[in-house]
Amino acid sequence: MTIILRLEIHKKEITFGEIATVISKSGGDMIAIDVIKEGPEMTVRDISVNVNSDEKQKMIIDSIHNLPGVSVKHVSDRTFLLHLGGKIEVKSKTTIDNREELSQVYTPEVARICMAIEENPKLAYNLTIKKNTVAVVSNATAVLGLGKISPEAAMPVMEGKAMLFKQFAGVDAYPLCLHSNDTEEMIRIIKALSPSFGGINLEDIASPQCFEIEQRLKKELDIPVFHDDQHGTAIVALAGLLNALKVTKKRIENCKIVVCGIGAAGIAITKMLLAGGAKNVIGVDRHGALNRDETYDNEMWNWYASNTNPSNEKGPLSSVIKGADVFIGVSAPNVLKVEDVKNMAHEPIVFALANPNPEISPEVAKPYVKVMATGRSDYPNQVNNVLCFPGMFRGVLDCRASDINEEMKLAAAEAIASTISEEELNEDYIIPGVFNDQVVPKIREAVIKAGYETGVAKKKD
Ligand SMILES: NC(=O)c1ccc[n+]([C@@H]2O[C@H](COP(=O)([O-])OP(=O)(O)OC[C@H]3O[C@@H](n4cnc5c(N)ncnc54)[C@H](O)[C@@H]3O)[C@@H](O)[C@H]2O)c1
Ligand SMILES: O=C(O)C[C@H](O)C(=O)O
Ligand SMILES: [Mg+2]
Repeated sequence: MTIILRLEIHKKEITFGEIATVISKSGGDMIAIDVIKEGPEMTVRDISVNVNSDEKQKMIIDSIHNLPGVSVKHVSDRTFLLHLGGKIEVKSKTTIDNREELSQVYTPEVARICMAIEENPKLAYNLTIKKNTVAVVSNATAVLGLGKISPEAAMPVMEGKAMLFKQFAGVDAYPLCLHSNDTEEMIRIIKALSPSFGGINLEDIASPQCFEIEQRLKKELDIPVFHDDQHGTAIVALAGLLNALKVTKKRIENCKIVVCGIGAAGIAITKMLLAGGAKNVIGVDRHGALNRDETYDNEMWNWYASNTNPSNEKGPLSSVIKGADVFIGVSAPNVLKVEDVKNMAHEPIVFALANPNPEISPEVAKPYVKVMATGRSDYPNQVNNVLCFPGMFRGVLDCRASDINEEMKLAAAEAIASTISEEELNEDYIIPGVFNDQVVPKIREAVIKAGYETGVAKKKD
């Protein structure tokens, strides 16, 4: 993180060099200096400092406090500054400069537009924002790795998602954090909101509630509904795995794949792996491998146990990981031990995707694995759903799809994988970067093609 320290420095008592030395000795990396006020005896400067922990930040401030002739006037955090007033805004496409324009955009003339849509509801796509607008809806019950937080506290994540939609795919996304934990109420609210939107992106809703909400909305709405943490993650994970398997020259159908954390992301990843040809997937949650000798309260886990784990393996992660070719974690930090990695098959693939702290740190695992991926941007191979949702919604909005089906999801995964050529592919580059400008157009094209082939794309031209 970057903090900005506003310092009042009395030049006769201390030099800037002395202050810089103290900052550096306390573990800070000075990246910018701005002069705020300059006088003969006193100067005020804003010093931007990169620090990697709250403890280091405290150490820096404490050590400046101990110096003579300098006082810390203010400490701000660049990330907090970036969030002041929120991160997005609504902008009009035209201005209203005179009475005539006022009567066109608003009453009385706007009534003619209303009546045209009233007579032909499809015109909502031509004459309103529906065509390009997605609702990003959360009830804040599984936010990143933070778990359940308040809907207000989840807004920065949803605003961030809206920024990504706009920047990468030109989609107008609106963050909506709902104060509701009730499945039926959530479904009712989202259905009631749907006329304004061309698609619904569900975000950070805990399992198993997320399954019911998504399934019901998919059935009851005629616009695409996509739970990002399930399907976005699954699509990107499959894309990464397809390329990782090329690096290790293994075939998905011959691999033993252990998925850890059988929640929203873990179940969706497993379904995609099965759709992508995997035959031996074993799911592990807190109590060990999901198997057919148990009956679970969670209906999805009973489905899971019946459709995976062909040898009905039992026991903790440390036992089922033995001989596995692939580990995919969407569970919690530090769940995978280095001993477990050593017990995996030759040239193992480890995707430790828990945010913000992975199941095993890359520093620890890398010596023993062939391909390592995390959900983070500060290591190679970032498997994060941001690679998928902008292109996915660009595609479904452009072909006016009524649904996002399995074929479209598989097509999106293959499209992401295909952005890396055979020559470029290596163990530290299995998945394109977030700023790779081929990703969105490739997903869009693949999703539209699959949408028309499967009859869900409704736009005729
Ligand atoms: N990289 C990405 O793009 C991406 C996308 C989605 C989710 N995630 C991360 O994956 C994690 C799970 O997200 P989710 O939305 O599926 O949450 P979720 O709450 O639906 O599921 C998490 C599952 O992990 C299990 N779990 C927790 N601790 C465990 C442990 N010690 N051992 C085994 N299982 C354990 C829980 O019981 C639960 O079933 C979070 O850290 C989230 O940030 C990453
Ligand atoms: O938001 C992210 O970075 C990924 C994902 O949606 C998550 O919930 O962890
Ligand atoms: Mg999420």
